[in-house]
Amino acid sequence: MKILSADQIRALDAYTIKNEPITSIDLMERASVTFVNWFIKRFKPHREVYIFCGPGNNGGDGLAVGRLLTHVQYSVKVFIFSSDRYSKDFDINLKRLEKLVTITKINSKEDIPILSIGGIVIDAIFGSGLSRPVGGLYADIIKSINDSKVTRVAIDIASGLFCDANNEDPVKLKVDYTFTFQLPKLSFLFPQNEDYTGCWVIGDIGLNKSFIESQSSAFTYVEEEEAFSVVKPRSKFSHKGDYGKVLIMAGSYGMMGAAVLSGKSCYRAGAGLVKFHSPRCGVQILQSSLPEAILSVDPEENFISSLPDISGFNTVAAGPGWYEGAESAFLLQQIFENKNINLVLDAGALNVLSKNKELLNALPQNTILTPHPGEFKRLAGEFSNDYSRLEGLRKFSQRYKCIMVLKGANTMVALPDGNVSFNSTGNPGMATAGSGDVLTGIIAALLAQGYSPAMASKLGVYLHGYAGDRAASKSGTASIIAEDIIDGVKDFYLEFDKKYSASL
Ligand SMILES: NC(=O)C1=CN([C@@H]2O[C@H](COP(=O)(O)OP(=O)(O)OC[C@H]3O[C@@H](n4cnc5c(N)ncnc54)[C@H](O)[C@@H]3O)[C@@H](O)[C@H]2O)[C@@H](O)CC1
Ligand SMILES: [K+]
Repeated sequence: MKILSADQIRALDAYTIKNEPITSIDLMERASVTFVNWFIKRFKPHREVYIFCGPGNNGGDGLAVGRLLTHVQYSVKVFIFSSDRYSKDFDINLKRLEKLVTITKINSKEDIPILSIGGIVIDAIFGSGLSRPVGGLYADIIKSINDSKVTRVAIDIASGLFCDANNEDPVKLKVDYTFTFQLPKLSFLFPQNEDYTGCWVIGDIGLNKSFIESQSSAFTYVEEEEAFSVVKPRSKFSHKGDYGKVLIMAGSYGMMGAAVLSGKSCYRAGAGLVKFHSPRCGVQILQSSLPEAILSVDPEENFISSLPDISGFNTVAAGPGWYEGAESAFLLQQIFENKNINLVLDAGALNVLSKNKELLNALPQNTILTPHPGEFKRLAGEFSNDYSRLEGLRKFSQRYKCIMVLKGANTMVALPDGNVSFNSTGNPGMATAGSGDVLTGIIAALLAQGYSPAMASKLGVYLHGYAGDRAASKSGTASIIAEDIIDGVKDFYLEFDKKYSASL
């Protein structure tokens, strides 16, 4: 799904009204009905509902929502503000609502209402048309709502949040839910906006699909349909050689578990063959934890010091559980000399790169790097906010022609062509030791099976999050361990076999 800018969204609204058999006021009605259908499923009518309506079309939505909720027996209190310019559709909806309920105009601070505990605030003050930080009376009301013990629901986007740009100003409405129209907004995907986004859902209001298709955007949001549509079904006549050979170079004394987790997830995600290159101390651990894997043994007891013969492997995964000394930098240098291999680097390998930045210039094209935020900071430096960090991620990927997988909620995958996808699966339970090792194994497995590095990254991240969500549905978010995520990989392929695989 594409993520469009505020300007593109405005153009999309205008195009829809011009080219589809729907007027602007009817489109607003459709949007409001969509919102109300969602709202009444979630909130029962016994709670007091306060609707705050700004002067534009977001406010117009609020007024229409007020009318629709009144019709289904919700008790609504509606507030508007003095303005010298209300939008046309605001005026029409104001007239429609005035016949049903008393509308209060807030002219000064003294008019700001006290909200009853347990009430619900519907925020229709500003939507995608916010053009500057919020000040004056609007700021006072936002602060007052933020201080109240109510549930807050934003229509389209919380007031004070820009769709696609940073707003340094602290005046923004904190919300529990955002019901947004048609497409996700870039700002929902950043950790810094968690309080101003809450749980967000998309309502399809029938904006013109071909216009959306025609728009160029560097940003996409990967959801179920797109992810499953690229999974390759297996041919009846295939054999293990068709699913690739992965060499995993992971683990050191005390950290062999990282290698085990990568290897297991690599097999679960469908690799044909997995071989570990292991320090001597890891031999027993690996052989007994993963009998399916074969082993090459490094001369060093406690860490990997040398590169085995990698001819015959189409994919190498390196870094989980790594010792981060000078030997590892030399090892990376040797790996990088093999330009025709798919490569995924994680954890220790990334830290070695951070300490030896000159090595970045030798990265084979389309190498996949999977840093968490701390590792990315060591690689690329610090950024003042999540928007500039996104730009930093894109620049890094473009500069070194590598694929950057920045892990976190809505993991970002930045490609050397400047495009970035945001992931839709996953949950906070996946913030657990070993979760990253599992992702490395999954991406390596997909690379080995012939997915392009870009596809392996995007699908791998989706699959990893999906597996984590399945794990959470079985054991609860906080108790997820990395092994559970590996188990969840089975559920992903089961779902594919049942629902999507044409061959079954
Ligand atoms: N245009 C359409 O076809 C549709 C629009 N919809 C709604 O319309 C919204 C966008 O409407 P608008 O473009 O009218 O924009 P908004 O309603 O978000 O706000 C624009 C108004 O607020 C003023 N404003 C902006 N920033 C301000 C600030 N910091 N302080 C004070 N005033 C400020 C502007 O001058 C303008 O009067 C969407 O978010 C959505 O809720 C929906 O009804 C769906 C259909
Ligand atoms: K809003």
